[in-house]
Amino acid sequence: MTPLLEVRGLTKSYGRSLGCAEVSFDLWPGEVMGIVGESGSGKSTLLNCLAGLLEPDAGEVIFDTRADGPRDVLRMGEPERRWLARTDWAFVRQNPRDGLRMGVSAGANVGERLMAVGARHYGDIRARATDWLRRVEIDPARIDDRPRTFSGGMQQRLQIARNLVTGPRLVFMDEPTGGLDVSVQARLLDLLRGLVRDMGLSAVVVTHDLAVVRLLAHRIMVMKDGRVVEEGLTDQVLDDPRHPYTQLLVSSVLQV
Ligand SMILES: Nc1ncnc2c1ncn2[C@@H]1O[C@H](COP(=O)(O)OP(=O)(O)OP(=O)(O)O)[C@@H](O)[C@H]1O
Repeated sequence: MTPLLEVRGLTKSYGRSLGCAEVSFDLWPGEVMGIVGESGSGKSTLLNCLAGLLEPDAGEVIFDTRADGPRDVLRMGEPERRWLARTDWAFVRQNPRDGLRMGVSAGANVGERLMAVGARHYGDIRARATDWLRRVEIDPARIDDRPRTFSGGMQQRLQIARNLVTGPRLVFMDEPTGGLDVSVQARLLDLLRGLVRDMGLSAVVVTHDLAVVRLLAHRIMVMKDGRVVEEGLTDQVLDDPRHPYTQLLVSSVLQV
């Protein structure tokens, strides 16, 4: 089996300040990798470099494309990378306002992404949008409403529908439950877990919340000051942390 994503020596600095350094890992099909660490540890820098949103100073991000097999994303042309971003990749942002178009209806938010990959038949697009609203537990009667009339949790679920409707193989998530009430977070995590499992998705999830990785991630990488200090199976790392920084992270949470 070929890894879906092979990351080698990924390094990014902002002038004299280090974003992330020498990050390497493989992500296998169907696997969820959690990236944890405190604020400023380099999680977002890493995620943005992986998703082609930020250009690293060094390293390789090799994605197993459907058409041509493993390709270095960082050396791809912009059109090809944009096509990947619309088809095989998805990016769920912490703030749904950054991942949705607030001025158009819920149905259009989902349908738009289908149209971007060539869907043209209005009836089909609406039917698939309706189906996805149901899958993310939004009443399809709200299909013509704008996301700004939705609660934060509903907006986040809509963002997930918009991202997953095209059947991507790799999903990047940046604090997907951040900023939501605890009970809303729990429901969203449950939904995400079900979707990841049912669709066989691979994902890279950035969070500072160990409960999120405990539920979603098969493996985790712990980052500190831009570097990976510990990596392993989620339960193993959280139950028996080796690095003093991971021990501190785990012990600072009463219950994970
Ligand atoms: N645009 C930027 N310009 C300069 N320095 C930056 C920039 N973005 C990030 N950094 C620095 O890079 C380091 C890593 O930041 P990054 O945002 O990746 O961490 P993070 O773990 O995602 O933090 P948070 O959880 O707060 O988002 C920090 O020292 C930060 O100050």
